[in-house]
Order: sequence, then structure tokens, then C-alpha cells
Amino acid sequence: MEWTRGPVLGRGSSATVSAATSTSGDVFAVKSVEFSQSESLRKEQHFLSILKSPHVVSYKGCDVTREQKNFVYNIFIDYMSGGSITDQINKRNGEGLTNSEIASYTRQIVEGLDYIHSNKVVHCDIKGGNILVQEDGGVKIGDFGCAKWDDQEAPVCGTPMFMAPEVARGEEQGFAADVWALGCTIIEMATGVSPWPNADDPVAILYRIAFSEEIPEIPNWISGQAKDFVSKCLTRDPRQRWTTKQLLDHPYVRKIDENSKQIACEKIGTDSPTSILDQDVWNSMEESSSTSSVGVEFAQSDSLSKSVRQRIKQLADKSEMPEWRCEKWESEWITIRMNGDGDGKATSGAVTGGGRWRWIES
Ligand SMILES: Nc1ncnc2c1ncn2[C@@H]1O[C@H](COP(=O)(O)OP(=O)(O)OP(=O)(O)O)[C@@H](O)[C@H]1O
Repeated sequence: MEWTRGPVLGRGSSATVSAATSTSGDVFAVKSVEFSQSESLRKEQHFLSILKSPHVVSYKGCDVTREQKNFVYNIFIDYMSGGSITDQINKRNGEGLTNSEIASYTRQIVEGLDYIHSNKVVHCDIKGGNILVQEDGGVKIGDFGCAKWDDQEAPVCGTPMFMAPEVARGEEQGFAADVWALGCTIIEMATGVSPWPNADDPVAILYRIAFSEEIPEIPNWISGQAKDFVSKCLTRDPRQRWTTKQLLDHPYVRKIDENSKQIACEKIGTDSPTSILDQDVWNSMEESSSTSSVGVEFAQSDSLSKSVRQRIKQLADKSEMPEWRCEKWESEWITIRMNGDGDGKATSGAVTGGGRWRWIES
């Protein structure tokens, strides 16, 4: 498959995610890292190639490319136009999401988690930054770089603020740890900030999570049902904590229907194209790019939705993404030819740890 790398959509601690388009006109996201540091991305490829659910980001293939003398490992996944839930919060200047959005997203995350757990996989890094949002208000679980099989012995992995007590103590990281992290994610969605205060001192927080009797503060402005749901996730004893199956039957999410999905949709923008994969959207972007002189001014093409324009403009405005400028559009896109048949497996190269946080026992 021949494909072209587009603008950067986001950067995590271990990888860079860019938009990409294939010669057949498909638009997707490509997550890339230098091959020598691709251990966590290759693990993600392994799990994504197995998991297929409307609430797990879809995997489309992988390859290794040579870019500026480096070997780069790439995996191809769904393009999620809303970015992550954390991106949504940042877009609103750190304000939390609405109650209807939180309820709708929570229902979908639990469905995704229930599917993952029923396939014996533990995600190990559930948080707003790893839940990706679509224009229609749908959300999918992404970033499986920490994932493991339920019965697999693996070093603890994840994000300190979202770690369950048993994980912070280095005892175990099973399905129940994902449920705790879901509780923390609901607090993040409601408050717009970390579930624990003083997020700049993760060691102190980890100690508190591990050895105190505390749980993160549940916001008092969410509904009684929502509070009860969060308390079931944030039960300190993993054996007493609710499972995803139990949570799916909790009244807070049981009655979520298309109405609430619709409300979530309104926030992101309802004038979207049927699909971001519509080639017209990209054609419009290319047309408009050639008319821009400074920064980004997209043509008011009917086929390029307001929400997509906003998302792309927002990306272009971000200071951490200096390499994307529309006036240099042509030269910034790199066309890449993949060796093999599109599902090539990277089997050689030095393997070192990625940039992800790990718990190392002394
Ligand atoms: N499929 C996608 N479509 C659109 N944007 C995406 C997609 N996947 C990731 N992003 C953006 O890229 C950012 C980084 O992605 P991701 O969390 O997968 O990287 P990472 O290096 O594994 O992160 P972490 O720091 O959690 O290890 C996300 O927060 C989001 O803004």
C-alpha cells in the first residue's frame, strides 16, 4: 500500500500520531515511532489486530518505513476527528464535559472495556487521553501500548494518577484496575482535571493511593446515580470493585440511548460529513491549502464540515506542532511505499523500552 503522511494529530510519551491518506483515497491515522523504540507500539499492534469492537479503535495494518535515514514503525488505525477526551477538555479551556456527554461516553467505555475483558485482555492505561472521540459522539478505546493478557506476568504499566491501590502497591494489575481507572476517568471528564490534586508529584500521589484509605474526590455536582456508579469503580478492594458486566447493568448507564449520544454529538458539531474518510474532505483541505498565505484559512467548501475545519485549524494552531504549515502543504506530506502486502510484521531490530511510565521494583 502506498500512503502519504499528513499533519500531526497528537503526540504521546511514546509515539506521534499523524493523519494519513492512501492512494485509494482512504483517510486514516498513523501512529509512528522509531523502530528501535517500538516495543510498546508493536505490543499495541498485537492487541489491536485481535480486538474488533465498535468501542475499540480499529486496526488497519502496519509497516516499517525509512524516513530521514531512520527506520520508523507505523501502525494504521481509525482517524478519530475529535481527538481524545482530554483534547476535548483542553479545547474547552479545561472545563469538564456536560453530564449527558459524561453518561454517554461512560456507557461506551464500559461496553468497550467489557469486550476487552471478555477477550482476557487488560488495557492497563485507561484515562481521558486514551479515549478517542468521533464526530457523531461515539468514543473508542485506544492506546494499547500497556495492555497485557490477564494471566500474563508483566511489569506494572500506566499513568500514576489513574492507578488502582493494588497496582500502586505493585501487587497485581488485572481487570479491576481498568475499572478503577474508569472511575478516575469519569472524574477527569466531570472536573477537567486530574482525579487527584497535586498532579505534579506522582510519587506522593502513588504513596497515597497505595497506602491510605482515600479515594479521589467525587464531584458533588454530578447526579446521585453517577456518584454511585463512580463509587462502585473506586472501591479500594479489587475483589469488592464492580466488574464491567455489573457496571453495564447500573442504572446510570443502563438507560443511555440514542438521545444522549445525540447530545454528545451536538458539542462536537453536527454538520459533519458522513465520514471523515470522504475523499472530498481531503480534496477541500488541499484546495484551501493552496490559497492560504499565512497560517491556515480553509476555504468555506460545503464538503468540508465546520467541525473538521475547526479540528484541523486547532491542530495547526498548536505550538507543539510547528512542522505543519499550510503554505508548505505539498512539501510537508511524505509519500511512503510499504514493502510487502500491508500486514507486514516487523521482526528485526534492537528493542528498547518506550517512554511510557513503568513501575520498577527495587
Ligand atoms: N486515531 C486517532 N485519531 C486522531 N487523533 C489521535 C488518534 N490516536 C491518537 N490521537 C491523538 O494523538 C495523541 C497521542 O496518542 P496516543 O495516546 O495513542 O500516544 P501514546 O504515545 O501511546 O500516548 P501515551 O502518552 O499515553 O503513551 C492522543 O492524545 C490524540 O490527541
